[in-house]
Amino acid sequence: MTVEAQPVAGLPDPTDFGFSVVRESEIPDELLALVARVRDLVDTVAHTEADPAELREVDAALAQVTERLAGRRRDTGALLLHQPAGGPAEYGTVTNLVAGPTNPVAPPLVLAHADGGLRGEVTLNGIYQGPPGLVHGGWLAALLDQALGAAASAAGMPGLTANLTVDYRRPTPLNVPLTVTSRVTGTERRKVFVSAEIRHDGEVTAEGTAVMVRLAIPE
Ligand SMILES: CCCCCCCCCC(=O)SCCNC(=O)CCNC(=O)[C@H](O)C(C)(C)COP(=O)(O)OP(=O)(O)OC[C@H]1O[C@@H](n2cnc3c(N)ncnc32)[C@H](O)[C@@H]1OP(=O)(O)O
Repeated sequence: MTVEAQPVAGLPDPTDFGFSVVRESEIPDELLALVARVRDLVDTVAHTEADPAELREVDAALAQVTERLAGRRRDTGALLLHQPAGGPAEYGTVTNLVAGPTNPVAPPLVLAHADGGLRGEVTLNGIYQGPPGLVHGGWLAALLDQALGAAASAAGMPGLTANLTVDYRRPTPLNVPLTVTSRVTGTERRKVFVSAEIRHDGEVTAEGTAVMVRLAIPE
């Protein structure tokens, strides 16, 4: 396979296609604090053994809070613009399941340029559990998919995952820092070949490869 990663000179402006775009700096700290609070709440609710009367009260209180916030709702497809210094603009969805800053279910995974690809750290709590004490395999696939897609995007070649292959090498524990790495390994016409790993204590617990198919941009 030949590596001929040629960043696209100019990607189209998503607003021309009807998407709303949010800059990272436009997300208020207060919303990020609320997201962190709800993330804690999800973990707490998942594990609570509170008695039914207390649960009814909390449920009613949360119903009020939900109604209070529901009045002003962002478009589900809103894009987040990340503009790394010296690199191409990168777009992801604001509520991306793995990396969206406003999604309380997202761990979140924050990836930065490193060693010709991307690298980030993430810790997954009990809500990402599959087997006892271990991360759910579907979530590991989601982390890898995100890292793989982000690697293509960071190289100026955003696309959709056409094919994803995951190998689970070792059990991946909850509640410990995991390192996620990814990179482009080759291109062929619209196909971008990418690979990624998840490590705990330096040991690979899961690895994946994908074929990302670059967006077919209308002329
Ligand atoms: C910073 C932001 C980072 C954001 C990261 C996001 C990460 C998350 C990424 C995702 O999860 S994306 C969501 C899951 N994926 C999808 O929903 C994709 C669904 N599939 C499709 O929409 C289409 O099948 C697809 C766009 C992938 C391809 O359709 P096209 O009609 O545009 O392409 P076409 O079928 O002409 O194929 C183009 C090339 O890709 C190849 N290809 C297509 N499907 C393939 C496949 N499954 N496996 C391998 N190669 C494939 C195809 O053979 C061909 O190769 P050649 O150039 O060599 O002829």
